[in-house]
Amino acid sequence: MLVNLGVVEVDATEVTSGSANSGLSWSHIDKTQLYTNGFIFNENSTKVLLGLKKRGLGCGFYNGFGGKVNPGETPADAALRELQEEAGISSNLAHAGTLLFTSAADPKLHHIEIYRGDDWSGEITESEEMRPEWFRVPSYARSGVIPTSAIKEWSDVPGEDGLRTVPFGQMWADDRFWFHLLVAKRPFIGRVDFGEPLVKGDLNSAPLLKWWFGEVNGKGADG
Ligand SMILES: Nc1[nH]c(=O)nc2c1ncn2[C@H]1C[C@H](O)[C@@H](COP(=O)(O)OP(=O)(O)OP(=O)(O)O)O1
Repeated sequence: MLVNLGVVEVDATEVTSGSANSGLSWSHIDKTQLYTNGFIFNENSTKVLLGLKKRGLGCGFYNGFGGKVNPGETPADAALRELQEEAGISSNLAHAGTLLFTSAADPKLHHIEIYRGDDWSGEITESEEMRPEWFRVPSYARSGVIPTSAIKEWSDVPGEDGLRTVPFGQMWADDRFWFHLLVAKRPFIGRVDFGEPLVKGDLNSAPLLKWWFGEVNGKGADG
């Protein structure tokens, strides 16, 4: 199906969508900032490396490693640079998905290109910005099925391996909608508009106003 995400029309199959108010349209934006976000998996995607963000926007949230794309860089270059700067490692990153994100507190479009790596070299190292930590990928995420209630129930329970499962309660609120697609290497695209923060000045408390996430039709994650 063709879907209009406000700034782009995409051919994708809906995975999830919703709106705080059924009449709501995508918020208008006229500036775009390009970002990357990179997630490292072990063999078989049973574990994922996330970082606890120690400062700035998203402080206190777990996330992939990433940041702004500098002038003259491709998103793939930036994803690798940020992984090296924030976690001390390199990886053969493959493009996995695209996330468009707006926030009432910051009227520009955050366009995030998302990458995954299935290997890494170097020593995983804490940086000024991120504290890296491995999490167990829940089996339902590997199967590509996403029962949202299960995510809420299971997200913070440690497994037999001593690892916590992916902590959706401590991540950006939309990540639970697309994470299983990242795990299953199913290319995805989506948009989320966040409202005014519930706690003044704390962007982490902003509620989801409207979202749409889908699987891109007809193209593999690596091609
Ligand atoms: N997984 C994610 N889900 C989400 O909804 N928004 C995310 C996200 N990861 C990052 N963002 C948003 C937060 C912020 O607006 C923007 C970039 O956040 P980052 O922490 O990646 O970059 P920084 O602002 O630290 O950039 P640098 O200073 O270049 O490192 O994208």
